Amino acid sequence: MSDAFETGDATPTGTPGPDDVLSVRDLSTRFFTEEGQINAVESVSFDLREDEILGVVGESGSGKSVTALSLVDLVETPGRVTAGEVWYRDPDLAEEFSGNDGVRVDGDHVDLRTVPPSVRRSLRGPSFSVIFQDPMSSFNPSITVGEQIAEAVEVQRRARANPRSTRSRTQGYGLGKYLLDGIVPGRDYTSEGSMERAAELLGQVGIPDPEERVDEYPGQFSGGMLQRAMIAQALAGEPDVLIADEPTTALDVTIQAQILNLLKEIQADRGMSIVLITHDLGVIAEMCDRVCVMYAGEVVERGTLDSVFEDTVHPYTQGLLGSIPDVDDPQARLKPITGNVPSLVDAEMDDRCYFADRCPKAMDACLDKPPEATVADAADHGAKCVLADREYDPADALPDDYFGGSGDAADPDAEAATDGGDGE
Ligand SMILES: Nc1ncnc2c1ncn2[C@@H]1O[C@H](COP(=O)(O)OP(=O)(O)OP(=O)(O)O)[C@@H](O)[C@H]1O
Ligand code: NI
Repeated sequence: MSDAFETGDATPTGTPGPDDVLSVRDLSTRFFTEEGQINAVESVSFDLREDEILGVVGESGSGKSVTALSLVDLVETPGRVTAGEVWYRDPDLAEEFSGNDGVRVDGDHVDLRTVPPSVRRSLRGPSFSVIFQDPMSSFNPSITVGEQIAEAVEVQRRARANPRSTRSRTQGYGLGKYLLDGIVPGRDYTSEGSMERAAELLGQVGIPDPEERVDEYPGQFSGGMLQRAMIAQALAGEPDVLIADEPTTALDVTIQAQILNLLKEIQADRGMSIVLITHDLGVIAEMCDRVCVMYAGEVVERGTLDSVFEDTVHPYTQGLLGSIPDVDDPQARLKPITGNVPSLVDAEMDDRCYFADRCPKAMDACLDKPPEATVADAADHGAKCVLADREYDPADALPDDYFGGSGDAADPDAEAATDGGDGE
């Protein structure tokens, strides 16, 4: 894995470049369920550059959240990351582990999949933070919001004070876990200074009367306020990378816009990198520098915002874009493309383009799985589609009923899959 990063190729391969805060390579995550093996994330690769917002978009079930969880090692049983590399740029960590057998280090980057789990955990907060759609999942209902944010501040301060010591990081996290589990009452462990910082952070995310609200419990916050508090908690660690999974989906439009603006301001202020997961192409257009489009666990198109939105290659991306009238309208949401999201059960996955049965441009060539190809004249634009390097010729189209009834006979909506021809 020591080939140099190839610039000019849309598909990220090889080891990370100096501007990559995070370089993900061939990451795969499976769930081992009674129904069989579910290929939720399938060989996903991408680079997250310094100071950018990378959007991840796709229909429900396309693997966005599982990808996010895989990055921070939070996939729960019966799921497991089964393959891949997660290169994180951290010179201290790289130095700490260089020469350590079994840990892959490349310059300033460390493959987090090879470091001990305790070290991965210790990076959550000071290096990576995740904000989820449901803020209740991030807060313990029986500890005040202020204490929980203050605790994140403390973890960060300990990590900063002694960045090279894996031991201190791990202890920091361990304490945090106790607090979150409610085993140890927080008051004794959070200093006045970190409580003040917590109030300051709540103020920064637009919570009125933060000095009073630090002492309230999560249940006393409205949904929008708790979402803000969760952002404050995520920022408390001053992470390099913020992963925001549908951070505003549950909120009404006005608050949604406020929170997105807030995220954008904070990102610019602090020079963080953000992975922003959303259904909402309006949000992507508003916020992101580059985009990954996911389908059936794979990244099927990637590139700068302009290249993906304006020189769209993949008919799936076209479908997503075509399903909203105006990408500048922040209220626009993805409307479903005709047909169904494919089964991700390993045994039911055909070895062809997973979108072919819903694709208005499906051809013979789509019956073999297309590799990701760089789009002509656009070094940073790639698509897993035969149309990346050839024109569509209607003469090559598969017959309309080619996939008719196959595979999803048990599905009551199956007939929708056969009228995909008017998807454009
Ligand atoms: N706990 C689980 N057990 C089994 N399968 C799971 C589990 N969690 C996720 N999956 C599988 O992983 C696939 C991807 O799910 P994921 O939550 O990443 O989709 P998503 O793109 O985030 O969708 P949404 O937009 O609805 O949040 C799902 O279709 C499902 O099959
Ligand atoms: Ni999700």
